[in-house]
Amino acid sequence: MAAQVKICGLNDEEAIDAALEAGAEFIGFVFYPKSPRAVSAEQAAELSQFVEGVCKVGLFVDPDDALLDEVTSHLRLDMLQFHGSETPERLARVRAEYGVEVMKVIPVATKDDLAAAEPFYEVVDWILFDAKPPKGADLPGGNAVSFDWSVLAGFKCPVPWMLAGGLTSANVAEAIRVTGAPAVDVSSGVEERPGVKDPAKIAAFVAAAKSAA
Ligand SMILES: O=C(O)c1ccccc1NCC(=O)[C@H](O)[C@H](O)COP(=O)(O)O
Repeated sequence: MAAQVKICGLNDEEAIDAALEAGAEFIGFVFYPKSPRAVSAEQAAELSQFVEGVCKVGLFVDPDDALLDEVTSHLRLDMLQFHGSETPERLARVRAEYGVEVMKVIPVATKDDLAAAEPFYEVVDWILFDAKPPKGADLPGGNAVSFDWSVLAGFKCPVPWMLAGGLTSANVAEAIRVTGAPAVDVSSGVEERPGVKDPAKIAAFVAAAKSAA
C-alpha cells in the first residue's frame, strides 16, 4: 500500500492546492509564533475554508488551553500535533476535551529514543518520529535534518505512525524502504526557503512517496 503523505507548514493557497492535487492525505498548519511557517487562527480558517477530504492538522508546541481554544474556535481541525514536552496525561485530557485525533512527536537520534513513545500509545492516535533538533536550533522541528532511519527498521509501533525529518523527493522512497513507514511528513523539503512552499516540490515529493515500494 502506498505511503500516506502529510505536507506541513502550509501558509498559502497555491501550496494547499498543490498538496491536494498531488494526493496528500494530511495538511498541516503551524501554530507556533516563532516559526517562519506560523499562521494565525484566522489565516488558517480562511485558507482551509473550502478544503475537504483531507485531514487538517494543527501543530502546537506546549500550547496552553487558551491557544487551543482560540484555534479550535476558528476552524475545525481533525488532528492536533504536539511537538513540545507535553505529557501523556496532558494529551489524554486534550484528546477527550477537544474530541479530535492527537499525534505526539517523538524526537529520535538512536534506537533508545523510541522508548519515549511507549507512555503515549494508550492516549494518542498517531506517533510521529522526527529528528532531534540540532544543538542551538530555534525550532523543535522543521529543521530539515534527518536521523539514522535504520533505527526504525523492523520496529513495530502499536499505533499508526509517521516518519519526518529532512525528507525530500530525492530521499523519501529510500526512507520508506528502510523504515517501512506507512506515512511520511515533510516541511522544509518542499520549500524554496523557510516558510515559502514550492508547489512543484510538493508534487514531486508526493509522487516520490506514493511510488515507493
Ligand atoms: O515547521 C516548523 O516551523 C515547526 C516549528 C515548531 C515545531 C515543529 C515544526 N515543524 C515540524 C514539521 O513540520 C514536521 O512535523 C517535521 O518536523 C518535518 O520537518 P522537516 O525536516 O522540515 O521536513
